[in-house]
Amino acid sequence: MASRDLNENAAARETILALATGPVRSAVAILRLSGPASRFVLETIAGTCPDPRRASLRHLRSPTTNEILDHALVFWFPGPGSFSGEDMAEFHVHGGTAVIGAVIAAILDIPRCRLAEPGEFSRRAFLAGRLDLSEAEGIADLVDAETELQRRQALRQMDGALSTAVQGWRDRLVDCLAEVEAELDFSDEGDVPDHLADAVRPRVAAVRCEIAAALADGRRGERLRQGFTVVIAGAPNAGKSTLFNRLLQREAAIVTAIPGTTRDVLETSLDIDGLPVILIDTAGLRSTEDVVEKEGIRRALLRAEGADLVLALEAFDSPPQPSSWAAPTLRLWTKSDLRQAPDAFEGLAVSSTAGEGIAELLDAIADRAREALGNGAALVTRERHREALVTALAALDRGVELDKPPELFAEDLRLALRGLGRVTGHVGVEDILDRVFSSFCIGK
Ligand SMILES: Nc1nc2c(ncn2[C@@H]2O[C@H](COP(=O)(O)OP(=O)(O)OP(=O)(O)O)[C@@H](O)[C@H]2O)c(=O)[nH]1
Ligand SMILES: [K+]
Ligand SMILES: [Mg+2]
Repeated sequence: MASRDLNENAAARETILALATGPVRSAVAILRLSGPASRFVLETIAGTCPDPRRASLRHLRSPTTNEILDHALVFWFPGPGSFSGEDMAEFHVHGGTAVIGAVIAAILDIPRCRLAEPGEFSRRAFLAGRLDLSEAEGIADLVDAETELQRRQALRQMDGALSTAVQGWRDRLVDCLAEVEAELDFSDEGDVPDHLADAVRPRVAAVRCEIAAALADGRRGERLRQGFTVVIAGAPNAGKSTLFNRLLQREAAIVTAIPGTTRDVLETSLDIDGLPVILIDTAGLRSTEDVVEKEGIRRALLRAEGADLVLALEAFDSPPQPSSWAAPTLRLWTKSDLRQAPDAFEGLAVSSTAGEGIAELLDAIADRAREALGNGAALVTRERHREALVTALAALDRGVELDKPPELFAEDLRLALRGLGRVTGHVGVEDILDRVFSSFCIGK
């Protein structure tokens, strides 16, 4: 892929530095550099520049005081074969805060070195043509992945699953466009052979069908990135917080025998069979004059409305609740150790204290989450992709209309190509780069 000539050359001349590992005390921390001064930084801090891509053990020194700062493994990754396409360096230092601070300060003392913005290494890799936009997003998702299925989906995207599909559609539409344009060039106005559009139209329709199929995925890719939200709702003392704690296997929420204990919305993520589930405990629902509790109830209802699944809890000792929710609902009869569910009860009986029904509940949540999130094989994983593909699809829909004059047909094909190009960042990227890369973590 050719490098992209955007107005980012000035920024590219600076050398950027970031702590690539987490900002916590650890055995080893990795400092990452990209830019033209990388080699000079290595020579200044580590004495000499090591062989390309080989680990070398060096004493790192402060260039101002010559004091030894750490013993570290250093790497030299010359461009253009590096991750970012620029010269790069890495320092694998001991992961103490003071060590990291001292080495960063020493590097920042060197002219034209500065701390990196979030996603700036990937942004430079994109601008150098080392990866396309959807592949870069795959990297960000891989770093953010918390469950097995999120990892699988991110890896597929980083490896170019979406890019390859989009590139295939682009190539076929470019061929179609070339044929239409060639005919237009060689014919007088009004004298374009009808057979041309007839020959090309079915091929365009086939691409159109494949894009429509990729979009008709129940938004599984986007939802897998975001997680499946499960809201625990019900009357005060129905046992919501006790169930929340039981599912999380820790005492995350306060439980007491006093109705109205929970006021805030408590939210934690849970990994069920590789599926990312966001479990939410809420305030018990009842009419009250207490302003704090009222606000808690308002938030509870709001979260339940937007949930992927509501667990509607009922207990023998709690007042009955509205039986219909806007979101899909699973009714739970709680405290089954104290009193069995009535025969007419349609739902699952659970006891958070005795453990009855908990495994079945987890299975039921997993089934619904799997249905909603898929298995990590969706192509479209972001609203950004969807918008671009919908634009392309709309243009193709117009294009394949019968009796369309070839000039207009060609224009629709061009619009569709633009839409596809936005997915991979081949066209019209200036306005989306900040939006895409600012959500990345520092050091990527
Ligand atoms: N025996 C038994 N007691 C339970 C069970 N679940 C909850 N309880 C008890 O019921 C009472 C209320 O439990 P909570 O979990 O605080 O109920 P809640 O729905 O979160 O209540 P609020 O936050 O006030 O709305 C506590 O005394 C719990 O110990 C259960 O499965 N079995
Ligand atoms: K309670
Ligand atoms: Mg509670």
